Amino acid sequence: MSIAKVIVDVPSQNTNRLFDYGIPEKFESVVQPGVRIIVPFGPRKVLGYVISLAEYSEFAKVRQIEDVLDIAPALTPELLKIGKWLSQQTLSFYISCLQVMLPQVMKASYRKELWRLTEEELPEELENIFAGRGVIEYKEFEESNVSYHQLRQYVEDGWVDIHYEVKSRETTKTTTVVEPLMEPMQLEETLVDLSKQAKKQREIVQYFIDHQEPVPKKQLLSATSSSSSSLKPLLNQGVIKEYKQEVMRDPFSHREFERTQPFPLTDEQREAITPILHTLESETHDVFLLHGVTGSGKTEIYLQSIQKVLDQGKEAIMLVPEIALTPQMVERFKGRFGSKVAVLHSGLSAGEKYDEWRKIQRNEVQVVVGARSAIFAPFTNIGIIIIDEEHESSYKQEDRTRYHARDVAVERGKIHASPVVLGSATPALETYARAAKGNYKMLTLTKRMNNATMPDTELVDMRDELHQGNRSMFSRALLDKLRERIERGEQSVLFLNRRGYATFVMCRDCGHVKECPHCDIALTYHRRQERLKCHYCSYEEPMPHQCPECESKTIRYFGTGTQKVEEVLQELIPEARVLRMDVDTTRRKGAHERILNDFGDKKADILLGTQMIAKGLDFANVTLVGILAADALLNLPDFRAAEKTFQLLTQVSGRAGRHKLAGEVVVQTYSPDHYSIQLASQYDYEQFFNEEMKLRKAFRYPPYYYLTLFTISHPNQLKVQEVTQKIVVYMRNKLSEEADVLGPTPSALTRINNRYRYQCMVKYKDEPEQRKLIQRILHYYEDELKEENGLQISVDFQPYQLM
Ligand SMILES: Nc1ncnc2c1ncn2[C@@H]1O[C@H](COP(=O)(O)OP(=O)(O)OP(=O)(O)O)[C@@H](O)[C@H]1O
Ligand SMILES: [Zn+2]
Ligand SMILES: [Zn+2]
Repeated sequence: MSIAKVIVDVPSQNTNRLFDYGIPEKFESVVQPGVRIIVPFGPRKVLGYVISLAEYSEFAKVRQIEDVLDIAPALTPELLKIGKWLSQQTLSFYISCLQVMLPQVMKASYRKELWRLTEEELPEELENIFAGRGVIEYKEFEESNVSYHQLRQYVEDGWVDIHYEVKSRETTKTTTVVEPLMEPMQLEETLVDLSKQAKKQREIVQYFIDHQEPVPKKQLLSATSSSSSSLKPLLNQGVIKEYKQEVMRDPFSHREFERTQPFPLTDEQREAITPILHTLESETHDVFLLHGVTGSGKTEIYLQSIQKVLDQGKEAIMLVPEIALTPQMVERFKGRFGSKVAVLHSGLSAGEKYDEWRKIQRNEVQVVVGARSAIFAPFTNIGIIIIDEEHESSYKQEDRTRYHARDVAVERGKIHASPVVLGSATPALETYARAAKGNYKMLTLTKRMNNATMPDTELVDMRDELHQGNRSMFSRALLDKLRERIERGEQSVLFLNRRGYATFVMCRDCGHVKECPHCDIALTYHRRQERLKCHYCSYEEPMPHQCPECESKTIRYFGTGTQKVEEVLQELIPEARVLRMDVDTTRRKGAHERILNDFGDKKADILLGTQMIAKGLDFANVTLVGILAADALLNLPDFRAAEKTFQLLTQVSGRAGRHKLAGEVVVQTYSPDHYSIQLASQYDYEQFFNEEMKLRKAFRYPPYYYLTLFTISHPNQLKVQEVTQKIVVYMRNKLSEEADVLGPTPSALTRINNRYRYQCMVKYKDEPEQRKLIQRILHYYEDELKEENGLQISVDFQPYQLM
């Protein structure tokens, strides 16, 4: 009897290992590494992943696999390997690392169905269960005599497929298709026989003389401007037939993508792409940093590198930050590679994501464009992995499995012997430092396309504005320039940084700020409902009319939201047509795209938005970018605050003057002398790098030192302090002299959801024993960690969020 080595879905320290299970004979041909199964575990039944197979078990008694969920493995052998690596890197449970690589649908509870994929008569034993139906419950198959082995063959041969039914019909969709049953010659004869009055029928027949392929009914009816009733007689006469077919939900199917051709590269671009093409030819792994100013044609280099990979018969992963995954961005890839492209981003429904993932798994596409989790695309022959805007912190997952997509990319690149390209105008300091040292190969683009120059930047000191009597959030310079654009028929982009921006309620008399009673954080004012809400624990209360401290009636909303800016802007420039893009206006599906299309069609003079508009926008008519409060980020409790500010200012400025018209940028700030604001306005990345590196060195931060952040939480504050103290002492004793162990410190968000949070930060250069030590700590607290609402210890290697 053979044995499956299984990881079970019980995330805990002592189940974080392989368990042996026997494989019942009926499952023998389908149980293979990467397949998900159901196994008995204690008194329960749990999900498990088959990791490997063995002839024998060391254990006298093994329990049997109860059920098999996948006919084709959910995870490839390579991804199983990556999962293992990931769990070692992040000290997460193996099971969590396997789960993180799969679409949500495959983790949720679901019902399984078998779907008929063809109208043809199925092989007899299958047809016996289907009995003419298109969809049956998977159970019906399990109750039949058809073996798993046979079913797998039928799936491979394309007769049927297995579907996961999540919340009604989320996962799959069908459409009615019409197909001619006759050859063109016969159709011609039919046409002759049809009466002249049957105009619509004639048109339909003519349509199929011209097109022999099956066509969606809707499309046919609209092409021939006819209705279902005209199809009927033709169906009855056996001229055509109609049937239901599964459609992959293609979220961009309603769009026609104009196919684009590769541009002849500029000299600079050619010089940059050549080393990439060389590694592709020699099929070797290498990591490149493509450092190119905004608008320098990095994307074209990605496109042409991917083309080369496709020519080699291989596959490409293209990562783009979630907020840059705009329709405009997708269009550039779909435009070049058409239906070879799958797109994965959070705007898709669970079912849509699953469909896109399936296209990858079935080898129906060769390119995936997606946000962070697309790094786990189940391709088997990866030729290149590209990460655009590689400095973006959204590439780091912040909960559970705290992985960085960049690290996974490099690991997969090694396994597939293929290059990894990291692109950015403002690389992360870590990345640039590695390239400067020669660990990564540096490729540089210094010029903008179309001979465009970087826009001129004017820094406006908002303190001066105030002293001159301007109390509005718009400086006079910015207003003048906005009016100027409207007169000239040009467009402007206004950027308001919401992250770290004040949106709280404050009493003007006594300075009291309304805070969440559970989280020690200012409540956020929501205008529409006139309520205050906590963004951490979802606590809310009505907006107070007087200050709870001093009873003054001057308590009011401080800070500025995009909505407020829009109102003020309309007052100051009534003739301006303003489009607002923020979480509120883009909640509805497709809204994002509509706003951008409207702006592209010049239906507005000003696009006002948050982070969402910082990236990827490429509009020829935009000649002015205004940044309303450049310093909002500078004040976050984060050692990367200056770096983030520099990156954001550069990105936002990069939206102006990308084509023929020259661009201009106005930056409003209360700290115009800060080096990150100064150097961003001069587009001097290298100088910024040098300045920032000095500080990082002095304060022992990355990239000079690595960080490990422990966050310990518990409802009892004393308990948290005590545990954190113990961890600090333990690490201090065990690590080398070179390491700094800081703490215990209350986290910046000291209380979330009635749990106190303390942290311990380790700064180190090289501590090979560190992971082992941490594992020991986690083992030590094992029992307490298991308790619900008890102790929690999270460990973040290379943390990005320090709150
Ligand atoms: N070789 C080329 N010849 C002509 N036009 C080009 C060429 N390469 C790129 N372009 C065009 O130049 C513009 C800017 O290029 P692209 O958007 O690729 O730059 P980027 O470096 O990716 O910019 P960003 O980082 O700001 O998003 C685009 O409109 C693109 O189509
Ligand atoms: Zn007050
Ligand atoms: Zn709260």
